[in-house]
Amino acid sequence: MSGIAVVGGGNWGTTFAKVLADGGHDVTLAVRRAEMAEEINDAHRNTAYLPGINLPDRIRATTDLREAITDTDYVFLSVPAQSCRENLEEIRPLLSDSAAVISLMKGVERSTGKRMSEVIAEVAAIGSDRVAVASGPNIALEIAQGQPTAILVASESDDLAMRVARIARCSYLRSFVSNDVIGTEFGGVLKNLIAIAIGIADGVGFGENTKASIMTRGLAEITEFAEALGAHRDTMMGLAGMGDLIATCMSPLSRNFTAGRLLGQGYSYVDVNSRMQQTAEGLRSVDSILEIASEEGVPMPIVQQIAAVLDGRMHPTELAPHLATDDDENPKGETA
Ligand SMILES: NC(=O)C1=CN([C@@H]2O[C@H](COP(=O)(O)OP(=O)(O)OC[C@H]3O[C@@H](n4cnc5c(N)ncnc54)[C@H](O)[C@@H]3O)[C@@H](O)[C@H]2O)C=CC1
Ligand SMILES: O=C(CO)COP(=O)(O)O
Repeated sequence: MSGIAVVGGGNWGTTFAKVLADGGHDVTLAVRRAEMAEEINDAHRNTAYLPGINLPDRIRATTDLREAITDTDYVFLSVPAQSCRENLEEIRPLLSDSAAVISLMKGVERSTGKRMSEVIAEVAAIGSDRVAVASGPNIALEIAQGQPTAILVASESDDLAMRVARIARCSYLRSFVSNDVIGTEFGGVLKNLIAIAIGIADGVGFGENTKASIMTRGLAEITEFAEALGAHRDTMMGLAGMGDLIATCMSPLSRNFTAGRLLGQGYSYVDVNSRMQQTAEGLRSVDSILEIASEEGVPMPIVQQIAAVLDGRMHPTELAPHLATDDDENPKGETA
């Protein structure tokens, strides 16, 4: 048995399939639309998501999940987090007894607050030794263009993390390994929220001081949250935390930043949703993260203000979460 499948032919799924193929592997890419499969197989392009990018011949697209998953060792999942469960329900009966499932997603499930690796283990009914996650500063289009970057692969199984990292690398993507699954996943989920705040600040017309202070306080806020949930601090200071925070907050290609900018420009949440053609996971994660934070007693002033802007309780120009403190005489969390 051998083989690698990527499920989800959007921005990241297609780019990740390219990384795997450029690393010397044959990859089956499971997509939903027949015309997309045809374009990928015949013209080696996915113009809807990666305009101007030539895809390697080693990627074969199919709309048939059975063809993609059967007898496959590694199944990489790159669909919107809210559709992870339904996709997995279709995948589960097709999985071989030893296949590993690797999440490329950066969201939590709204209805349960679960991380994607938890949803995978539950729905696919597989042990944590067959589940991995991969996350880092990975703006898809830049990687598809061959611009160099790195990613963190995490699994409770060192062996699986190493195997996935060896597969998921090529001349422009270096993979590092970790066993901090919680930190690697929450890094990706939480940086999206800070990127929305930076987008709001940008849309309003605030300059670099505002954005730098929100990013810095944002890193402290999401690190405290992630640590309370069991993440290692080092992970949050590394590629999957600070690295991804910087990439997402600074890139105009980021969908979360873009969604925030539209909010800052005065569009309502409903308008922003209808304008976004692609997945901005942060918009769907805000409520779940605040719920978990409240259960854990972790203060999240930035995320709270994003929620207030999203539901119209706060005007974007009032966004100044880094100024919010319960006790102005004793601001917590700063040494300077
Ligand atoms: N685009 C990027 O730069 C990166 C994205 N990610 C993460 O990867 C995941 C996927 O993101 P993208 O590929 O960028 O999203 P996208 O919006 O570009 O594509 C999503 C894909 O999932 C498919 N899909 C399957 N089932 C679906 C359903 N029930 N509803 C809607 N779509 C469904 C769509 O057809 C589409 O091909 C997200 O969790 C995102 O945070 C992670 C790293 C980088
Ligand atoms: O996760 C990403 C970069 O690492 C992509 O960010 P967006 O989903 O905001 O585009």
